[in-house]
Amino acid sequence: MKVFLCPNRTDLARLTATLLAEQISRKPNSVLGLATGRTMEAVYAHLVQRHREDGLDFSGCTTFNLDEYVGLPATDARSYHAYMHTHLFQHVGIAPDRTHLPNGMAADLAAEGQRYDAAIKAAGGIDLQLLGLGENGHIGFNEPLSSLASRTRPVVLAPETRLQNAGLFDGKPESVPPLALTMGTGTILESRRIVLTVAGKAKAEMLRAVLEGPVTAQISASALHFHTNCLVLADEDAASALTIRPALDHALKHDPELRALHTLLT
Ligand SMILES: N[C@@H]1[C@@H](O)[C@H](O)[C@@H](COP(=O)(O)O)O[C@@H]1O
Repeated sequence: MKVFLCPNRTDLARLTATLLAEQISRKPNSVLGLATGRTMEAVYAHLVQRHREDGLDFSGCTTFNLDEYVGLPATDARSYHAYMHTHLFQHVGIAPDRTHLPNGMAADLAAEGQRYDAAIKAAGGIDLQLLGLGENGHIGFNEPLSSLASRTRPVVLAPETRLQNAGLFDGKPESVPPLALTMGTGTILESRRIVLTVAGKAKAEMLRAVLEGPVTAQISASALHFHTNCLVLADEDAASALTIRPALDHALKHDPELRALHTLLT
């Protein structure tokens, strides 16, 4: 795992978008794993800008999102289908049949999870998976105690997740659906490359636990230590509780990959 710190949230979003844009330019038929949440809104805004201004071409890409609420149809503005349409898909000319999210309206949710994993496999696997971090350490909606080998499946959302996401509903945690479908931690770990993007003070203690604590099923993101090509990008607020800061600064001086990221920022 490599860690790169950005001075602020704006640079963090810009750098995350640059890494996705580079992936698409290098391999126009990339399979991208996409995430939702407030952190990603600015990332998608940068990608839309690059599509408009630099002709970044999404038409050959295939996308798979991490998760979706159970019981919200794609037409519901609070669904992740709607989020992706609003923030990215409608702006970048990607054919709807190339974009995939789990179907939270499926009659058989377990079967929908298996179908989703099979579809990822049939597409050749995910080249680059974008991840955000939940305040309880989840990736996707892999809540505490999710198996680190889990597959795409229905899950019960933790109370703190419903609280964290209440703002995207009517402010009340009980308005957030109790169930979701999520790519499993095991599914996520099969991606060829992973970028975890973390912003804000509210994530600082959890980022410290992820980077400096043990690998544990209580914190799904800690499983990323098992991945051989995982980059963690964080802003200064999210990095404010790290005690390994001197080691990170040392790595930044000497690691060619991290130095290259630094030049992308300037
Ligand atoms: N299911 C998503 C996660 O995939 C995402 O990482 C998290 C972070 O959200 P935010 O960026 O709003 O903090 O939000 C939701 O819970």
